[in-house]
Amino acid sequence: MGVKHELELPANLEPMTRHPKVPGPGEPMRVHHSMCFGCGLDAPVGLRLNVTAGEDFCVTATMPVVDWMQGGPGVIHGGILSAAFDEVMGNASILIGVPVVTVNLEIDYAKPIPLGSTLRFTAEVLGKSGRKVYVRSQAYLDGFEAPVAAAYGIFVEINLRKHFEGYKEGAVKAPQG
Ligand SMILES: CCCCCCCC/C=C\CCCCCCCC(=O)SCCNC(=O)CCNC(=O)[C@H](O)C(C)(C)COP(=O)(O)OP(=O)(O)OC[C@H]1O[C@@H](n2cnc3c(N)ncnc32)[C@H](O)[C@@H]1OP(=O)(O)O
Repeated sequence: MGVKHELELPANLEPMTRHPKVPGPGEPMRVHHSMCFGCGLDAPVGLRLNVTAGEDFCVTATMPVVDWMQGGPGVIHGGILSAAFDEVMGNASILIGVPVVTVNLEIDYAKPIPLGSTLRFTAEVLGKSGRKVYVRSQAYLDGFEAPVAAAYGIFVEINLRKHFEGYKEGAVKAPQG
């Protein structure tokens, strides 16, 4: 079975506009948090994804599949791929100028993805309804025309300050024991 799902979108999607202050097509998206597992450069371990803004509500990213990402012998762990989709789709949401967190993720794993390969991601915001943002993403490998994996995500708009209030900044730095 290949990529199977279609996300059911609500009928009441609202018109969206691209936020005027987000990077232009071809420009890198900003790291939203330096310690983020998905994109942060100070995270002790992480994907360090470079996401690039595309046209309209689209982004792209590439990810080398390296040894520590291994799940089954010689192939990527499904959770790592899921984290990459989460990050790429979250970045797509930024294009409409909305701070979001993930509430729902669905992944189709269509092919095993070998260590040493490079995944290419595309993601696009499909629509917004109230606080909910609907996003789709696909992952490609050289040599395969169809996506090797795909994801749908529902993200929910948050008040950034309130949402993270009370959580420790960079818990890895908290006193041990
Ligand atoms: C890693 C952190 C990154 C942070 C980034 C900060 C901002 C930067 C900007 C952009 C970043 C882009 C890059 C990031 C990429 C990575 C993102 C992640 O991995 S985030 C971590 C995992 N996710 C959580 O930890 C959420 C945990 N959940 C919650 O805290 C709450 O559920 C919250 C605040 C999201 C919503 O709770 P309520 O009480 O405010 O609101 P209620 O009414 O429950 O939900 C709002 C709407 O969402 C629907 N909803 C809620 N859960 C749903 C679900 N599971 N499936 C479908 N819909 C759901 C509800 O039905 C409701 O819809 P109706 O407005 O009534 O139409």
